[in-house]
Amino acid sequence: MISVKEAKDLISQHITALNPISIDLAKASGHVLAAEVYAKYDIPAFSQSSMDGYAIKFADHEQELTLIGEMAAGTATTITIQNGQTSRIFTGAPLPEGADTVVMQEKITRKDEKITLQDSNLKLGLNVRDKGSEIKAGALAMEKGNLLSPAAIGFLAGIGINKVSVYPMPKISIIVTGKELQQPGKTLEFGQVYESNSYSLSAALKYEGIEQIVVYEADDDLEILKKVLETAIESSDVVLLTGGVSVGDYDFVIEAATHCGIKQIFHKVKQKPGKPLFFGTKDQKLIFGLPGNPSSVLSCYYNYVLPSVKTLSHKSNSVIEVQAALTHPYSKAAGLTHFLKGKYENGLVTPLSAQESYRLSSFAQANCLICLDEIQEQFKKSNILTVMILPD
Ligand SMILES: Nc1nc2c(c(=O)[nH]1)N[C@H]1C(S)=C(S)[C@@H](COP(=O)(O)OP(=O)(O)OC[C@H]3O[C@@H](n4cnc5c(N)ncnc54)[C@H](O)[C@@H]3O)O[C@H]1N2
Ligand code: MOO
Repeated sequence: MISVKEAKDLISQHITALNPISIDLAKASGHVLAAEVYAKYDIPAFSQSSMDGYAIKFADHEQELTLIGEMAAGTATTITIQNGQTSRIFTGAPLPEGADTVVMQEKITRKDEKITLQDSNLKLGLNVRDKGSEIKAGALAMEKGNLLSPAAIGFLAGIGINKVSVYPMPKISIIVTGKELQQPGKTLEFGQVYESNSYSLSAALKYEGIEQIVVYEADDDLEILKKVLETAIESSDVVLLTGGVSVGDYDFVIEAATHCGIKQIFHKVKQKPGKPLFFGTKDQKLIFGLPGNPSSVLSCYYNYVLPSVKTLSHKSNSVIEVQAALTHPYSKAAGLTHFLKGKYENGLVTPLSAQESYRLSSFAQANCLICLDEIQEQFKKSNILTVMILPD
């Protein structure tokens, strides 16, 4: 059996980011840019008023001006002002030819078509957004590797970009195995358990912005599992199996994986929960055999699957590790790294009750996983431990 660190290192040695694709900007939120974006145009594309008011020649500001027309936002035509003239102008409208300054409408007096200015702070260019002041045509608008946040998407749209090259989100198949599984909402017959693993995994993946998720159910039957696994590998970048990865007579994941040409990278990790974890690859595709217990599934997801999925999309891991002081003593046997469901607050961490891997009630309350060293047995109050903060 390998250690948690060895398992993580082996996984990262087998992952590279997916090939970039070109997508509509409107669908690019949450993706990482795979190529620099350059501005095609000067933005603003014309000198623009930032206020509702009057466009003037600054040199005329001390004299009475004659109103000769209007420039509204979106106007397709322009006008020209001569010395001693002004034009009505509105926020976002192009400056008329000849104007260089805008006076707010609150700072003038108007009598019919005659305008006098009362703005003691007026200066040349006031209330004008210069052409190209946001960005100049040909300038670098965004570096590659940038995460497309809502603001980044808005900025690119605002400079006229409608397609971007990004690292795609992986396509993911989830295969839940087990003939005991029943869908939530249906009546449980004797021996059945509600199927929850596809729910927790899909929810966690959707939370990361991954939308292409297909869920398959496979009975505890080798032939069925082989077929489902083959289909899943063909249509996805990552396959997550749950259950059937241990040593029972109906645990067929390892055999099905071999049949499908999956190269086993490791099986079994010195950890609790999630000891029978399997990881393999086929070409560039990643196959995780997650132990069936619901809590093992999620613990392995945050430790191994999530960082992998992030790397595929060229993103950094969203599970952050911090150091925290234990609020209660805790003991365990030596030999396995333990991941305890915990509550972290202000540098202190408390293990929750109900740590067994068949239970999710504590996970549902937890905001972190507490990492307990493989060898150490006794953990005293105030011991400083590594804590994985789970995404909100
Ligand atoms: N003799 C041994 N037995 C077991 C060992 C071992 O080392 N020697 N390891 C135990 C550990 S640890 C784990 S974890 C489990 C993992 O077993 P499998 O991956 O083969 O999982 P299953 O047996 O199929 O299921 C385990 C458990 O989880 C429930 N389950 C499965 N799928 C779902 C689902 N989609 N939703 C909800 N619950 C699910 C299933 O009913 C079982 O109760 O093996 C131990 N045994
Ligand atoms: O490792 Mo298992 O996941 O303890 O129940």
